[in-house]
Amino acid sequence: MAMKSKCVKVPKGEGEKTRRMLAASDAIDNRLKIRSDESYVYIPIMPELSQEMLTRIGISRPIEECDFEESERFKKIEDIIGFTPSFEIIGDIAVVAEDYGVDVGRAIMEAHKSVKVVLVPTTPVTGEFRVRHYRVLCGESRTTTTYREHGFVYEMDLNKVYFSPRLATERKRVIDQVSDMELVLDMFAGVGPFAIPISKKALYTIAVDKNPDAFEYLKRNIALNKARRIEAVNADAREFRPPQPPDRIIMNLPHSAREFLDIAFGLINIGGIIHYYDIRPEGEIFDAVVGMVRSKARESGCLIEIMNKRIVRSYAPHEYNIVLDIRVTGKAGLK
Ligand SMILES: C[S@@+](CC[C@H](N)C(=O)[O-])C[C@H]1O[C@@H](n2cnc3c(N)ncnc32)[C@H](O)[C@@H]1O
Repeated sequence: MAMKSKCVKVPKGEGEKTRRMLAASDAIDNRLKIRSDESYVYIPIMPELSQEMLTRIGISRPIEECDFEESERFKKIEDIIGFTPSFEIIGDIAVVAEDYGVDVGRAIMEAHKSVKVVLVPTTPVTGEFRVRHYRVLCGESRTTTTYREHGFVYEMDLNKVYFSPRLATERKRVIDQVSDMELVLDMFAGVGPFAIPISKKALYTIAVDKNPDAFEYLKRNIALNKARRIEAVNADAREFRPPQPPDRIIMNLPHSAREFLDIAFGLINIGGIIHYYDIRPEGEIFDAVVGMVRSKARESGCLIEIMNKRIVRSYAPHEYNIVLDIRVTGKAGLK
């Protein structure tokens, strides 16, 4: 059956080189067959790939749309085991939502050829560093992987650091807002998926994380992505003080970011923006949290404007991960 897909169209002589560049960034939609005519090769690409991301990969062709045949090599998991298990893919690791058994792990690997390891969580995301532990269900015996997002690459050990690919759209939303004269502080940076792309746009970026393992991966990922004008800091965000008031602060520690709001309000420049994340119950999503933020702002002597409030994703049954974009419009005693 033919399917419409985004694609890159290149002259035949450039086909293999382009295919390799796209494959290195996991950007090819392998569910569809690459096709060609007399003059051109048409390579189907992943739906989320934007023109900007394509340019970052090094390909200066416009994204087009064409019909493609489905690849025979692509077998759906339902065809193998009769149901669709819940799992997410981080780099070449699939993480299943529950302990389905080895047959499910093998089916995931068969349907997703790039998956080399299937992990089952043995703990919830827990503790100050928001880390989760895993057991290998099948495949290679490791928890380290390399993940690509928005044209950047991140190494990580899932047993030692927090990471969620489900925040990719939210990260892009924030990254897109950054302009070139900003000092940005990421208070809870993890392995760098907000801070590293931001560093390519901002004047200077400071990425803080208290987890020594996250800090090591953060430094490694800064180097891997050749990021400049960025500094990794292994510190408690409550104690760290940037050299100047930041124009933007990212507070992506949803379970306890509220305990750091006084610090963020104290640090932020007038006119600056705070991206504040929280976990909220269904039926009471925004009112109480907006009230809490306003009262913390008042206590810190800040005048604020809540520019935007949105649900980022569902977090657990009847719970949502939300974000507020808060602009500080004035501070007591300052103009
Ligand atoms: C939910 S994760 C977010 C990571 C990253 N922003 C991302 O999108 O992947 C929160 C991070 O905050 C770090 N953290 C927790 N408490 C902290 C503190 N007091 N100061 C600095 N970092 C902290 C954790 O180690 C963890 O890496």
